[in-house]
Amino acid sequence: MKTSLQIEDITVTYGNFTALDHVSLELKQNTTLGLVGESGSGKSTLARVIAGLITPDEGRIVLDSQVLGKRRSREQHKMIQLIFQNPDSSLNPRHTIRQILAEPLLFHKIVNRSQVDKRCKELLARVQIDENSLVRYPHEFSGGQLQRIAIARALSVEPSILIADEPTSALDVSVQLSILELLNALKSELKLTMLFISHDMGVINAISDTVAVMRQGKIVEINQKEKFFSHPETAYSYELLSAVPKMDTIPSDRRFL
Ligand SMILES: Nc1ncnc2c1ncn2[C@@H]1O[C@H](COP(=O)(O)OP(=O)(O)OP(=O)(O)O)[C@@H](O)[C@H]1O
Repeated sequence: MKTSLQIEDITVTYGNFTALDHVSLELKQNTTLGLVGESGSGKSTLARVIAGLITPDEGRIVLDSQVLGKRRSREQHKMIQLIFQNPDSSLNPRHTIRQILAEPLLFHKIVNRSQVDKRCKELLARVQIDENSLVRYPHEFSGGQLQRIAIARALSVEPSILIADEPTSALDVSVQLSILELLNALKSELKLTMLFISHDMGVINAISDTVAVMRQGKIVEINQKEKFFSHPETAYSYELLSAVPKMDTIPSDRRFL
């Protein structure tokens, strides 16, 4: 199974501005890499490069031993799925949940038409959403439920790599926690490899095996999670961690640190 991803020397420029500057990272099979860094450091740009939505000026992405070229095959596209901060803007409001889940299933020929309903119900069960929801529309769900449906859609094509770009930032704290638990469970169950982007160090601590720190388009530290939180290697990482509120100011249901 293709589950390890190499990001090699990626550079992306927007006009004269260098958003990613020779970025190299490895996503190891069945692990979660947490990506942190201040706003504008290039995290979402990197997510988009990995997902094939932006072509880098330099560098390459290698999935297993296959270089992912400018034009990815359908198979290569489905291997890497992305979930975003605001599921309500990534799910078509005019489509029922059934239509939303059926589209990628049929496009990628995961199942045939006669099997679609069964598979849609299985996908909803996997993210703990009632199967009767198939006939409903996105506006009928809460933010946390919509994020679960977006996760179900991403999983529908059986990807090996899931990129989550601030997937919990728009959610209430208790809902954030339940989404993190779901993603952790899915990672184990489906042997997923994940890149998880967040500003929130508590969230990063809860979900990551390894942490990478970006600053001004460069990776400035890659470390095991425990080492990153106990002995960060750079002054910048230390600064990011120092900005986290002290334990006694954090509500008990939010104490990941
Ligand atoms: N299409 C674009 N055209 C020009 N500049 C862009 C474009 N997209 C992003 N940028 C710039 O590139 C830099 C990196 O943006 P990016 O969204 O990747 O950062 P980020 O670390 O994800 O930020 P945030 O945490 O705020 O989402 C920013 O300075 C941003 O303004």
